[in-house]
Amino acid sequence: MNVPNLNPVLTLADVTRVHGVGAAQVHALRGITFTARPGELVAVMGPSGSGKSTLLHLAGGLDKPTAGDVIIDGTSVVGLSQTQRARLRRTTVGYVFQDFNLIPALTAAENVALPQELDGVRAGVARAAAIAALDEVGIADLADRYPDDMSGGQQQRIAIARAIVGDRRLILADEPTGALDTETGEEILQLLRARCDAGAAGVLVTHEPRHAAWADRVVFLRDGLVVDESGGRSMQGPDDLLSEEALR
Ligand SMILES: Nc1ncnc2c1ncn2[C@@H]1O[C@H](COP(=O)(O)OP(=O)(O)OP(=O)(O)O)[C@@H](O)[C@H]1O
Repeated sequence: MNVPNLNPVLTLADVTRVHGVGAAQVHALRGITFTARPGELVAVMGPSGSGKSTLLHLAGGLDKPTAGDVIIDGTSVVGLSQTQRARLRRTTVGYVFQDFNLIPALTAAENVALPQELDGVRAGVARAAAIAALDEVGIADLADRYPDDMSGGQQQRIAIARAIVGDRRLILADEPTGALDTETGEEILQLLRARCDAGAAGVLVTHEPRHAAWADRVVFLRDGLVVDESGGRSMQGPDDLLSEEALR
């Protein structure tokens, strides 16, 4: 996709994140700069321990940088209180995790409506938005079913509906296809892609080059640094970085 030069929904500006203190310090990110613009899906790849999850946590406002700035939808997270960050997350950021993270005691629609209701949206309005989101991912007919009575692919569709409900502009996905078979995994990536094509910015952490091929760009991390960037859908990264072995 040809992504127009719009203001980024997400910017990490020269971000460093150090975990731990003293001798136990780990430099998870060492001054990286990263953006995701509306309409753009950016894949993040790299070996275990390279800083991918740390990047995603910062991108979602779950964590703050040790140095540098993280700007989500025009707001710098550095100066925000925990409550303000939580609100920014609920209104702007949607997460999709490998293990779905659904609440088993709630139906599909209730799972999707929950973030809106936590934000004070009236139940009827939140349900209508939830049904619309479930419709977008193709399972509106399963709205009143419980996650345990659904397939893995259907459960991940609920998680995607929950991530996009209320028109959230930044979608963060951490190995969202890990628990799914190949075909179902591709369907999930197609949904993420469609949401980005509709104007959201997406960040996809993945070990699979064939999944990264859905992205507009691929950013390769190693030891907390961006070591390479390449086009996704016509991806031609360095062979050593793309080999399955190097990425695990
Ligand atoms: N809370 C923490 N406390 C201390 N060190 C941490 C913490 N979180 C991450 N790290 C360290 O920071 C580095 C980057 O970790 P991170 O989880 O971001 O990597 P990753 O690329 O997501 O790895 P994986 O693919 O295995 O999930 C690693 O060396 C890790 O051990």
